[in-house]
Formats: sequence, structure tokens, C-alpha cells
Amino acid sequence: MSKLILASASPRRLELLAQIGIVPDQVVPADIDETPKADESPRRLALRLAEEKARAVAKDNGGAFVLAADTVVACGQRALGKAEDHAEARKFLTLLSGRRHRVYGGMCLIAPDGAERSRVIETQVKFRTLGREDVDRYLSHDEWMGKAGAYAIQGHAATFVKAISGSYSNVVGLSLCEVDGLLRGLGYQSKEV
Ligand SMILES: Cc1cn([C@H]2C[C@H](O)[C@@H](COP(=O)(O)OP(=O)(O)OP(=O)(O)O)O2)c(=O)[nH]c1=O
Repeated sequence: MSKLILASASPRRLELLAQIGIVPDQVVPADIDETPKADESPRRLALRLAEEKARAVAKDNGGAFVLAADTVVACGQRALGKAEDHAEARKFLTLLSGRRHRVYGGMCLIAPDGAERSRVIETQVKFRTLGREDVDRYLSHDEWMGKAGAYAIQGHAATFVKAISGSYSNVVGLSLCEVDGLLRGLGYQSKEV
């Protein structure tokens, strides 16, 4: 049996893993700087942040599998992380209104022997046109907080989604298809399965 550490403060990621019977032995959020680098694409950003989170936690936790992820919403070449405040959340939602955007899920797994595997999963999401009253109503609740792009597809923002192509769980925070493959690929043995 292997020890698994989830390097994430996201309750969504814990819930998603529970959905497939994976219960991490420990949750250790990684405290890293999530500022994008100059000219860094949203895809590269999601990958780099997932890797940095995993490495930061693995450094102090030998003998365990360490799993980390990062979600970035991309509109054109613009990366939308978590909105800082109401005004920025409004800006993000207005930008996404009526458009197709991409959600990049970076994921990184480090094995006890130091082997590291990472990947980025892309999901395309098309929003319907959002009127001012849609945005006002959405922002009157806290759902936008702490979510890349200032929306939660698993919440009320489901009503914004006209079409989705690719992994749904990737948008929520962790592609279950890919994480299962990654864990099996590096030899993680779950207690549950
Ligand atoms: C687009 C979208 C994002 N999200 C969430 C997933 C992530 O938790 C969050 C993006 O921020 P992240 O920086 O990826 O994750 P986090 O800060 O919540 O946790 P940690 O860095 O410790 O792992 O947005 C949703 O819950 N629903 C959605 O529809």
C-alpha cells in the first residue's frame, strides 16, 4: 500500500478523488507564488504551477506519492486565474460571455523514488451570452471566489454552459481519467481499489 499526499487546498480536488475511491493519507497545501511569467502561455502556466506545487511538498515529504494540480481558464492568450475581487470577477465573466474558452488542468505526480510525471489537460467550454443581470445575480453569491475564471461549472455557473468538449472533471479541478492513469502509471496502490 502506498502513501499519498494531496498537495492542494482545494476541497474540490479531494472530493473528486473520493469519487473514484482515492482518499489521500494527508493534505498538504503548497504555498507557492502563482504569478504568471512574462509571455508564459496559459497551458505552460498550468503545467509549471502544478509541478512547482508538487515539488514544494515532495521536498519535505520523502517516501510518499505527492499529487498536485492547477487550473487555469484561458480566453485567447489571456490566463484567468482566481479573481482578486468583485470587480475582477465581473471583468472575467464579461470576457467569457458568449465565447468559447479553454480550461487547462495541469497535474503533477511525484513517486517516492523521485520519478515525476506531469501533463496538461484541455477542456473547451462555450458560455451563452451573459446579460448584466446574469452577472449581477451570479456575483451576489460567493461561488466565484477561489475559482479560476471566477466561475464554478459544478455550481450555478452550470446555467452558463452551452457546450463542453473534453473532461468535465478537469474543469472542476482534476481530470479523473488522467489522474487515474497517472497514479497507475507510477505504481500507486490505493487502499480502496
Ligand atoms: C473553472 C473552475 C475552477 N474551479 C476551481 C478549481 C481550483 O480549486 C480553482 C483554481 O485554483 P487553483 O490554483 O488551481 O487551485 P486552488 O488554489 O483552489 O488549490 P491549490 O492551489 O492548493 O491546489 O478553481 C472550480 O471549482 N470550478 C470551475 O468551474
